[in-house]
Amino acid sequence: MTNTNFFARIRYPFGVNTSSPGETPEAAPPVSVREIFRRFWPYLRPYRGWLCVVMTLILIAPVLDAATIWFFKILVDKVLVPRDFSLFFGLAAAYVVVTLLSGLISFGDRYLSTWLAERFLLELRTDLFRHLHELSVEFLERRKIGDTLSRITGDIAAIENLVLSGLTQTISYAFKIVLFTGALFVLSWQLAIASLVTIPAFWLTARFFSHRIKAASREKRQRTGSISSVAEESLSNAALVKAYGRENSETDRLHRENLGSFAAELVATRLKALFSPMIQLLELAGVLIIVGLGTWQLTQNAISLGGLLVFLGFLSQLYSPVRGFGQLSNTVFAAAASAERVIELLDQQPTVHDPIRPRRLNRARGVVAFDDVTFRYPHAERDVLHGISFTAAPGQTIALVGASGSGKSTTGKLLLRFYDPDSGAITLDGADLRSMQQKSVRHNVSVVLQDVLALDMSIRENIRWGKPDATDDEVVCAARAADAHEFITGLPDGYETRVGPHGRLLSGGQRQRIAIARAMIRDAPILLLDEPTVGLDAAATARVLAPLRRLMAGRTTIVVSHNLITVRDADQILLLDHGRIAEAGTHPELMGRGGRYAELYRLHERDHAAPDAERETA
Ligand SMILES: Nc1ncnc2c1ncn2[C@@H]1O[C@H](COP(=O)(O)OP(=O)(O)OP(=O)(O)O)[C@@H](O)[C@H]1O
Repeated sequence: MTNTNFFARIRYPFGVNTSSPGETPEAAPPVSVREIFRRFWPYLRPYRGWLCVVMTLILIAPVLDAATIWFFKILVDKVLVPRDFSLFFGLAAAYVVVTLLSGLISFGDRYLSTWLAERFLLELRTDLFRHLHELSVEFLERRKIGDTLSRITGDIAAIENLVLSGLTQTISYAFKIVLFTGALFVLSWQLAIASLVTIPAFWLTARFFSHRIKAASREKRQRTGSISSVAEESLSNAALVKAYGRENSETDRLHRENLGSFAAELVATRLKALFSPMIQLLELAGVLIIVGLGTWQLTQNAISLGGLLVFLGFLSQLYSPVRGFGQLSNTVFAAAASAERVIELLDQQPTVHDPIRPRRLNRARGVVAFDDVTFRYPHAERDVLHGISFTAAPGQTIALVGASGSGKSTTGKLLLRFYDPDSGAITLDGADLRSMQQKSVRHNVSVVLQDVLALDMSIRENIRWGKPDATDDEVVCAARAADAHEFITGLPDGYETRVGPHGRLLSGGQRQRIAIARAMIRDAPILLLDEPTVGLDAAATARVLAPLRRLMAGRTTIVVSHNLITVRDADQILLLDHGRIAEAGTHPELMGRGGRYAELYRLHERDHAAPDAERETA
């Protein structure tokens, strides 16, 4: 039980065990910081000019800080100690001017830095999203969607920390170290050398912690992806979870993943929390050494009181960037863990490519042919289609029937060129799909799938999705042809009604008619129907069949169906069996042959007598 683990961890919050419960998504391959810069610098290149401005502001700021501290020396040595007012007003004016300038510079720096960071995030995220859509459907379907989402959101933000904030901070820290070390040497070279004694200790401490923090950060990022995966999967299947009473086990699953993140976060926090006081201790040691030596120098008149105070001021300014460098390496490593995960996605290549000079097709006539097509899914062990051949003339309907898993939907996916066949060819109007631009192939095909896809937008927008430049009249026309106009106008907001996520605010039949309207408006010469009536009851099936017929009229249609009765008018029926065409012909031919099809049809006729009767009247 997960709680045992949980309490074990709560009881031993300072334990060193980093192994965590739950299953982490696979770790991305490690990438060097140099590689990360090589990969992500191009997103900043267009803003080089602005980046230079930010750098300049970042360099001016410490100079102003140094000036303010120097004014303090003058204040102590020339005003306070001699009790002389003559320089006071000039100094006060200088303080005000420098403070105003600092404020302006800090404003400009913060605003510009944020603008650059946000532009970087915007462009990288959009690019990654575009890239994901270019990848094969299969790649996305195989991945945990929640993990992919966390890469698009959190991981990309962490890269910005490295590539932009990390870069500007490194330059700022390096400049401050040079500037303040120089100032220390100007004030007293002996004290300066003494104060640098603690620097190697700083460096070693930072190194010790940074590797460990990197490992903990990587684990945490993976765990975050894993939490999103479980939450997304579980909540998107809420109906299934409820129906099977699995709420508790699903909550346990999320809890387990969260424990993993909990443990990883504790390890990272423990390391960071130890790092800070250690550094503070080193800082204190440095200051005490200087106060001791400085007091001795005061007695020798080797330094003025103002000089010593300002020396301590510069020293505190020096420790801050050195300390920053130590923490920066932690930020760098934490961000590297995220960059690895994003680069892994960016490096994925689509399995289906356009050729170098693709053929573009405006409107196909609609001759679809499969010629001896054999296909195996990537990573699968067996072929799912063997030697499939058929030809559909323009306007003809080809029905694919057969047992579940026989390869019907796969045939449709090949027609949409989601995959390429391993041997044989699929042609459209005589041209091999592989020689054509993928977009123009898909532009010629309308699809209505069993799992009706609806986006969480208005009905009007859902229909228009098929043809983005369609007018309102065209939308209404398509809805009428799909027998959807009546129910749409009956809804309180009519065409503006939002359909909810996955169209769940509509019934299955209504969703299907919206999908038909969307295919109507697209008006492609080829139509792919994958189980368009599955899950609908007899009455809903009957209501959908009439608009479907209108949609099919004049288009080459490939229809996949388990329901043999709905496809008996097809010009050719192909009965698939384990990826092979077992029987082919028209309904009367196949019935006359008395084979498997005839047997299956009779079984269906008995089971579907009622819907069939309704279909006749539809
Ligand atoms: N992405 C995939 N990766 C690997 N194998 C797959 C993939 N999709 C489907 N398959 C396998 O390919 C075979 C054919 O699947 P397909 O979906 O084409 O069958 P189908 O005839 O449409 O089945 P159904 O009628 O149940 O929808 C099945 O054995 C299935 O397990």
